[in-house]
Amino acid sequence: MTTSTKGLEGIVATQSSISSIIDDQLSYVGYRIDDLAEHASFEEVIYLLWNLKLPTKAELENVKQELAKNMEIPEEVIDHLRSYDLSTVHPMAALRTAVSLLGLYDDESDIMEPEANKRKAIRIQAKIATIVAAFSRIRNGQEPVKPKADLGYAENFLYMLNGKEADAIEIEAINKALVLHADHELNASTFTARVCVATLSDIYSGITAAIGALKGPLHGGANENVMKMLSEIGEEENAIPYVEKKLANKEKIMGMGHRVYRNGDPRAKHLKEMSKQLTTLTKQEKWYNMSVKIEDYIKENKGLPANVDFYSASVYHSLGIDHDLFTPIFAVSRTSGWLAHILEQYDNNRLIRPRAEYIGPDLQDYVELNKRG
Ligand SMILES: CC(=O)SCCNC(=O)CCNC(=O)[C@H](O)C(C)(C)COP(=O)(O)OP(=O)(O)OC[C@H]1O[C@@H](n2cnc3c(N)ncnc32)[C@H](O)[C@@H]1OP(=O)(O)O
Ligand SMILES: O=C([O-])CC(=O)C(=O)O
Repeated sequence: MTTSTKGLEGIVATQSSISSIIDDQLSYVGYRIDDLAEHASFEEVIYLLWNLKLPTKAELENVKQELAKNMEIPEEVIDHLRSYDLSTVHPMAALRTAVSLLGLYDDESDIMEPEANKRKAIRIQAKIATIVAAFSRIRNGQEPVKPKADLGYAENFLYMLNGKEADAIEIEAINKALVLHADHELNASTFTARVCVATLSDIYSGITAAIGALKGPLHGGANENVMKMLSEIGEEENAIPYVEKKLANKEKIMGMGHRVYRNGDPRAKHLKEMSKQLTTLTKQEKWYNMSVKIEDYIKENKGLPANVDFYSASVYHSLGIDHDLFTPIFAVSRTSGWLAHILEQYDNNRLIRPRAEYIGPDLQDYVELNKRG
């Protein structure tokens, strides 16, 4: 057998028509991320990823209505969220459990026909934002807010989170963040989802597994840790000494580096621009200024670029969002990509089962218990 590649670096593990990263350029179904970030609504991107074409006006209206109509979550899921010890439960753990629980209240959860899978995809995408918002409100001692059928996805999420309709700039920021995080080829959580459903397990299992993979700090969990780092740094003048110390201790700087991008993550510049705008507007420029200092220093000294998680931290912070909700918001967006990949996997399935290069002891004779030293 050939030797293994640590972390499967550079291994092409599947074919996909959903998104691509070629020469540091990201596109969804061939549409450049820069164009989508500037012009598309999240619902348009959901449609694009699931249907491999941009929607017509009527198709977009339909997907918007379907999502809005399916946003409410079962009372049992809300009751379950109320039952957690909210002082210790991380919202990503709550989300993982709640999505799994949601599957128990979906009559079609184990029906594997393509049309049933598409209906479930809509329901999961619609409800995941509601779960995150409900968790946050319950944790803050507030009642969950029901979605409004006439609001768009980003708007509804903010409405359910804050209990009031959001400003245009907040909606624009969240919509853009959702568009930018929606899909990313065969990242770790998407691969996890595909491996799971390639056993012909159900969609809820695939999304639950993917949430677990996204939670880790080397993946989606990095955005929360970026804000933790910025908060520890506190003031701009502390940024470089802080980073130097981390590097001297061989610690990683969260939000920096990427397995695929070597010259920069094309999503980061959009979030950087948004961070500048929002931190200026909310008079919290120090978070942006500090981030720029760190980005420049790491680029110059380690040759590593900022990834999507780096500036999303100061964007969400300036929108007043709790830091541990940053990764759940990433999950809300990436659910659209996970679902697209799950549907694509079902469409042309083969069990995913690579090999391991064995590096343990040679064959040896079994030693009876009473003869072991
Ligand atoms: C949405 C996303 O998932 S984007 C990624 C989010 N994750 C992060 O931001 C966490 C911080 N970044 C990292 O840990 C890494 O850059 C990853 C996991 C994203 C990519 O990692 P890989 O391609 O596997 O690189 P790997 O971890 O092997 O690092 C290679 C070298 O670069 C260094 N390095 C990589 N990232 C960083 C970093 N953020 N800070 C400091 N050093 C780093 C490593 O220490 C290692 O150095 P060494 O060769 O001297 O030991
Ligand atoms: O592709 C990756 O490895 C990580 C990433 O940027 C993402 O999932 O958005």
